[in-house]
Amino acid sequence: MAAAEEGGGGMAVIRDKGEMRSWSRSRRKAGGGLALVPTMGYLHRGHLSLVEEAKKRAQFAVVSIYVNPGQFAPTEDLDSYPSDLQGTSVGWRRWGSMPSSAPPTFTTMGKAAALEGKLVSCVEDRGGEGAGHETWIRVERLEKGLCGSSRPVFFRGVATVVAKLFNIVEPDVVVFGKKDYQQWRIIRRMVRDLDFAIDVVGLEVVREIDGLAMSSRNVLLSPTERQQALSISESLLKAKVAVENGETSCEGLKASVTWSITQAGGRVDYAEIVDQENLGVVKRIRSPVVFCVAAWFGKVRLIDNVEISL
Ligand SMILES: Nc1ncnc2c1ncn2[C@@H]1O[C@H](COP(=O)(O)OP(=O)(O)OP(=O)(O)O)[C@@H](O)[C@H]1O
Ligand SMILES: CC(C)(CO)[C@@H](O)C(=O)[O-]
Ligand code: BAL
Repeated sequence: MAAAEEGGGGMAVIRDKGEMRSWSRSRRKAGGGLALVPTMGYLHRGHLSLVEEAKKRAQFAVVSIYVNPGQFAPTEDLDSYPSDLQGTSVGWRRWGSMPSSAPPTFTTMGKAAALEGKLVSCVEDRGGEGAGHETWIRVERLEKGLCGSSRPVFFRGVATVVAKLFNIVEPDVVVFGKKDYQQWRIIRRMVRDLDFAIDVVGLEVVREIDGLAMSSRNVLLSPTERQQALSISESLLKAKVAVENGETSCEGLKASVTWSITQAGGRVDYAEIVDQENLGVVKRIRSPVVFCVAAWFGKVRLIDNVEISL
């Protein structure tokens, strides 16, 4: 495994966790903060917004790329998850404008290596209690409901690998997207409960021009599914407008979003309106909420949400 190498466009690619830690420590010693953007690769403009924010908030920025088997149950899409790990600079090149200023990318191991069972002290047992890893972090209340209901090992896998990244990279700031709203709240809570001295920043959902939330999984949609998937953002936007016009009952709002997505050809996993802070289910909107949706289009499960603050 290479310790550190020069990737495309002059960015440093660090593959070894000891090397990563030394890199971070030497930069921090030199002064200036360090920001981390955790990702699973296959980079798109949503990720780019996080990187740009990271660069504003700290002198040094690190992007981690790791498709974490520990957050996928055996029935989930680890095998088909789009992967960039053969060439980490692909995403940077896709943006065209960035290469010279791209931050170091920390990639501990490829998905392929994980599947071959090569252990690099990551969360490599696909959610089971395998020999490779037996310590897990649970954020017990927030991990319930929404994505936690249909992805049984998802959030313990996320919390655990993110805590490991915190220990390896030792950032001052970490930047997440609010597209994964529950994930962002869970990480904020973990940081508070475990006293990590890290600021957790959440950024707005970046969308395609027609409104579809950017997602690495979008590339797996057929052209028809891609069109059908627009029903998520369109129906969420309508719900937001309805609330702004005085609607407060969640039942009708949820029924309407579910109907629109189903009519378009999707299958709703959940359409839920929850409190922005504690993610508790809300029946009548009286304070800031977030309307969260997960829906299937063919074999692809997408998530999206809108925050609605009265
Ligand atoms: N459209 C987006 N807008 C803002 N942030 C995003 C967007 N898509 C992903 N992110 C954020 O990027 C970070 C890394 O996410 P990840 O690499 O899993 O990409 P992803 O597009 O969310 O993948 P997928 O949706 O297929 O799971 C997360 O903090 C996630 O919330
Ligand atoms: C936070 C994360 C990198 C943990 O594997 C992943 O869940 C993601 O990309 O959102
Ligand atoms: N961004 C979420 C990663 C996952 O779906 O596993």
